[in-house]
Amino acid sequence: MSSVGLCTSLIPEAKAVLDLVDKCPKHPKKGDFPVIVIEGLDATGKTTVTQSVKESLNAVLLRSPPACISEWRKTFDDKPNHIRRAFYALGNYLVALEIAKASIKSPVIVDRYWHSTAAYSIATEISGKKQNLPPEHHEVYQWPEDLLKPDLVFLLTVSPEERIRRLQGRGLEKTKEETELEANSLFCQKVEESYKRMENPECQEVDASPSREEEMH
Ligand SMILES: Nc1ncnc2c1ncn2[C@@H]1O[C@H](COP(=O)(O)OP(=O)(O)OP(=O)(O)O)[C@@H](O)[C@H]1O
Ligand SMILES: Nc1ccn([C@H]2C[C@H](O)[C@@H](COP(=O)(O)O)O2)c(=O)n1
Repeated sequence: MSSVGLCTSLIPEAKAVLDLVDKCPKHPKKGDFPVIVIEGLDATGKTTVTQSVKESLNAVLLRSPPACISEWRKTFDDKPNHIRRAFYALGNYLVALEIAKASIKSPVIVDRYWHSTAAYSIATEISGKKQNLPPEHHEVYQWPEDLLKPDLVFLLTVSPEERIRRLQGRGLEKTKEETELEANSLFCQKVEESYKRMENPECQEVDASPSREEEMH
């Protein structure tokens, strides 16, 4: 909260985000329906899986950061890391409110939530190899006490080779080499390892390599 709060004079959008957060009831409670979060690196299949689970469970699909602040995402993505991360962290508290409301009436599926903010922050802050990450059970892997907890968190994983295929299949303007570097980078390894160290709730790892056809059976 403080990073975004301190920069309201320099970033007008920060005031708009904080105004929204101020209006939020504190500590919203989950309803009786299950809340399932899908996490994972880019192109592991989160959008595909969340859409399909939404349809099969007749669930409400939410994402973090939520639509109410997505117009300011680009602004914060261009800011220094600590400000950018504060934006995503606040976004999770806004999604918590949406989860609380929706889970009274139906199952809820969430595309990214706190674990993404934490895992990407840790991987950004820790330089060098995966072994430099804080040890297991460190406080950085713990869920914030004041944030609504989901019932289940699934971590989608695919091999670096399959992720390259999926990144390329999306046809983004990247060379093969750039895509390969991205998929194999130390950064991705650190993000994924951080996800795996998250606790209370922990991430249940799901091998998301099977093709969509195979997944149907
Ligand atoms: N099981 C699968 N087999 C093959 N291709 C898949 C599978 N699931 C998804 N894809 C394809 O891989 C690409 C990435 O999938 P998707 O957009 O669902 O990933 P994502 O995790 O939501 O990515 P991002 O976080 O970047 O939004 C898409 O082109 C999608 O069609
Ligand atoms: N709750 C969230 C959601 C996203 N992020 C960050 C992590 C990545 O830098 C990026 C990925 O988003 P996507 O491309 O899947 O829309 O956004 C986060 O920190 N916390």
